[in-house]
Amino acid sequence: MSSLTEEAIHDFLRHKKQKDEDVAICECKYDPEDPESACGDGCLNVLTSTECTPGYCPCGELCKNQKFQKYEYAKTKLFKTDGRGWGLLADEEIKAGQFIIEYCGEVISWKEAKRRAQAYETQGLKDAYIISLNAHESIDATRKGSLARFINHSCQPNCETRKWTVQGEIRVGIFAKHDISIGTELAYDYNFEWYGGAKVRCLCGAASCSGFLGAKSRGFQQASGMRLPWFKKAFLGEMRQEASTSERLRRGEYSVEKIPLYDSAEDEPSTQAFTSANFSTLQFGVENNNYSVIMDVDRASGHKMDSTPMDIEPLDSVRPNGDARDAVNSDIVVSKKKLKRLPKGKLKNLHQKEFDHKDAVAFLASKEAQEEILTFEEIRKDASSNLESLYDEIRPAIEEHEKDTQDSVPTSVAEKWIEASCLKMKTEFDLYFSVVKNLMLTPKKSGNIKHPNGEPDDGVKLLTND
Ligand SMILES: C[S@@+](CC[C@H](N)C(=O)[O-])C[C@H]1O[C@@H](n2cnc3c(N)ncnc32)[C@H](O)[C@@H]1O
Repeated sequence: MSSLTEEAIHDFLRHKKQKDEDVAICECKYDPEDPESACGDGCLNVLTSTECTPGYCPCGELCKNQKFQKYEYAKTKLFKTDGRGWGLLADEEIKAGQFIIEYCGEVISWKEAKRRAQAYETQGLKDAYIISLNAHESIDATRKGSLARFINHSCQPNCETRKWTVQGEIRVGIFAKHDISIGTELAYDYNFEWYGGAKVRCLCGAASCSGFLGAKSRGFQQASGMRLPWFKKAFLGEMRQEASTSERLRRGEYSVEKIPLYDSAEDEPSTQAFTSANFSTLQFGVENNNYSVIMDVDRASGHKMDSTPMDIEPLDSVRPNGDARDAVNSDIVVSKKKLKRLPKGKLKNLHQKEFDHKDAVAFLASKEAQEEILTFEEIRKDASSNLESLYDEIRPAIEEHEKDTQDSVPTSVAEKWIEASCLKMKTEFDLYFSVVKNLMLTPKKSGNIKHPNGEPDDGVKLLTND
């Protein structure tokens, strides 16, 4: 029996090619009297956040639902903010709901994202460009990316991220939450999306500012070990009257003294990838906001920069062919953390050590017992990955409500989560029960326990006492 390894899942996600029968074809029919008829708001694909596939859409060239694929970005411009490094602003009037730009970057596994985030921090890169893509993958725009990487966070944003399916792949776009006038800075809420750790004080200036960047993201929670969504706590036996973020802020739990911080205001342009003030950053993107060259020219002198720590490569143009999805061949390990209650009610994150059942079963009991354990192990893995996918699916619902209470999440979502969590726990129980049962049934080598025949069968292994 072959087990589905995490590498295999990652490989599958990387190389997933859309089959003909999987292409979503809408029922739009172009009517010259009504331009909206060619895949406007009523298009079945638009309604399900799926782009039409060229060559399949009944509206052909007139299809309006290929914005990611045709780079139909809004006009934007880079500018230097006060204290938050570079930012991106609207260079034209933008309508509510309008697609502004795709968040491009290298698609990497969650585990690799975690590794890179730590590495970048060690290297002294103060701006973080990793956002979450799905339960298993993240997008890293540190070295390769589009202008979207320069969009700053705001707790009261005028933009939001939305996930669209484009030729079978999930892609992240920045969309206007409401009308945005020319010259206004673009910003979205990094919560849920961002992997920048727990160290950046938010300078967005909004009245409702949560204090830190990405305070609700998994990255933040893992780095700080502070908060888990109610549904996770519920199933870890942690459900209790939890203080809200603002209460915690008031109590000083996010206080500067307790968390090592830096301000993006302290950014040294020379340590920034692509963000040096002297870079000709405004020269590109005039037409479609795509990078066309690696920017390494000093704008003032026109000379090549001497010390460019990293070159940012253009990405928009390569992504559809798959190059941009050059995921690092790491395992997909969606963080497996266990909460441990510490004195004074604090929570501590502990890495849950993966028990290698393959090794364990090798010296356990009979072949049947080994197979039984491996079967349960596979079922458990499926349930676990199902739960992680569900987390990704329901995240927008939670984000929408932006609260951390059970009431804020629709019942249907809560029920789904409960069902998947129970299923996962059941599969864990079955697995561990099987391990214990088979352990107990395996005769011991030393002591008085003897095999019924006096000598062990070939198929039966003996446990040692050492
Ligand atoms: C995706 S980058 C945005 C572009 C960045 N300003 C630059 O110059 O490249 C995210 C980084 O910008 C800074 N940043 C974004 N929003 C911020 C905010 N509201 N307050 C403080 N720093 C912010 C942080 O350093 C963060 O790691």
